[in-house]
Amino acid sequence: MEKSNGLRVILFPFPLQGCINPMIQLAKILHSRGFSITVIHTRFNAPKASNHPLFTFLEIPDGLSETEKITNNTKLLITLLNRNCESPFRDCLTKLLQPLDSETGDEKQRISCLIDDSGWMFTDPLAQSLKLPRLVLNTYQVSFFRNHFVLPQLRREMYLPLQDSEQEDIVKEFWPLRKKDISRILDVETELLDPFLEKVLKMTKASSGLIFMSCEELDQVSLSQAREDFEIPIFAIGPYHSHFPASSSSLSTPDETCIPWLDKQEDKSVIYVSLGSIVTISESELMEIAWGLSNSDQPFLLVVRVGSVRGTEWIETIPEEIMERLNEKGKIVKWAPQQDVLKHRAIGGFLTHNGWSSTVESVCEAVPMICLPFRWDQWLNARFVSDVWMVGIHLEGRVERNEIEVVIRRLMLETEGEAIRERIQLLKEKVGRSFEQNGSANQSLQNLIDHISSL
Ligand SMILES: Cc1cn([C@H]2C[C@H](O)[C@@H](COP(=O)(O)OP(=O)(O)O[C@H]3O[C@H](CO)[C@@H](O)[C@H](O)[C@H]3O)O2)c(=O)[nH]c1=O
Ligand SMILES: C[C@@H](CO)CCNc1ncnc2nc[nH]c12
Repeated sequence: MEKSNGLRVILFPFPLQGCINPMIQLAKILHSRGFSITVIHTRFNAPKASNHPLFTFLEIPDGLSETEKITNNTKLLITLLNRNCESPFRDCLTKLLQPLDSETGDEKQRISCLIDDSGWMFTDPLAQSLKLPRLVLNTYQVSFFRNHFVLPQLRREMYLPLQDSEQEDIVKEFWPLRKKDISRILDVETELLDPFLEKVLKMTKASSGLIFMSCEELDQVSLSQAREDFEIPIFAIGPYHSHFPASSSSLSTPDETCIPWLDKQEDKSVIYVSLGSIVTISESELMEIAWGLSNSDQPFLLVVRVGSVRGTEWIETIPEEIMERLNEKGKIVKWAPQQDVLKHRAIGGFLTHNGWSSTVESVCEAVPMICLPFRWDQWLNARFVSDVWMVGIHLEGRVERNEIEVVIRRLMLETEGEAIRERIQLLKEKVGRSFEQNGSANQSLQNLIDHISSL
């Protein structure tokens, strides 16, 4: 670690697992380059301060009721958090910016900027009024962030429901999405976000910089387009997953028995299944996945988060005799040490919802994917995996036991799977080179450090 450069950065993650991990990774990266770190966070989904003894954590109240905390409606959660957190955040930030320590009277370290999530919608005017530069961290694939501002317009213009003949058409405003993907993204829930998008776009353009956990190797076209659209410095510092693992910011405790279980399996034989931290499924979808896995006859490691199967606590609705069958070949856990799992020699495939972190973690470990996206940017990540990089097979929403069984066999046992495995190995190597001395992610990170230091 480099010694302190005398500068402090304030980070304000959005309290969803998929947003906390990248922000904490960014904190670790900046800290390794000499910055002091203060993390302001909500009480809801608070990161574990004890895992990061070198950072300062400040908690603000978020006003969420117990029922709001467990809502499945992420958009509603986003709306509520943005409404409730504005004033506590303002108080916290204002106090931090006072030049003298209120207790000791000592002069405080200079604060160079605020870096917060693109999902916060009140931070830009606040930072401006306090004359504090603000940078935005976005945790999607660059393509999704750049293009998702067109969603309200597509909602107005697209004639839903779609004709069968146009389902597969590529949407030119939102390559490589197909019309059927757009119709899935444009559900009633996302309509709630339409009014916010213009605001997010405007506030991003007004910011001092935009940071992505992606790199030229993964999304070059959108990156250059974004540089034109936003006219602010853009930093694509790469998926830093192998360098600064996200496990320390896990909101749940990983079941470490996964690893000794994997040790007993053959090389590249196990299919790992996880749908991330937000997606919920129905009981019948769980059964289809379980049967599909069991019928494929491949060993499997399945994550079922507590509360993720609607209408039940965990997996108690799976009948006893089926559980016995599942236990012969597989293991079901509530939360996995995902990065260690993906790294394990026994893993041969990842059936994923294609959250951005899961997608890049899989790429970084060269694990081919089966794509089962459910919401928002997952549809785009899945298209990149299946259609652009060609490192996985898309289930096209078919949560059916036969489909799942067949796809697992195609990926794990057939020549189609071998070709996919070769391609993802090449993609992994390409992304890896991005972190070398002259690599794009490495240079972008250096630019970010210089930029923050000059603010
Ligand atoms: C279920 C499970 C998850 N994880 C870790 C792996 C990933 O680093 C992280 C999950 O992040 P993601 O894969 O991005 O997925 P998720 O939590 O759904 O993320 C949300 O936020 C992401 C970033 O904005 C979006 O790309 C997703 O669409 C959105 O759903 O949690 C584990 O380590 N163990 C687990 O068992
Ligand atoms: C108003 C939008 C603009 O990009 C941010 C909300 N952020 C999000 N909205 C929906 N799902 C998400 N999963 C992770 N973050 C998410």
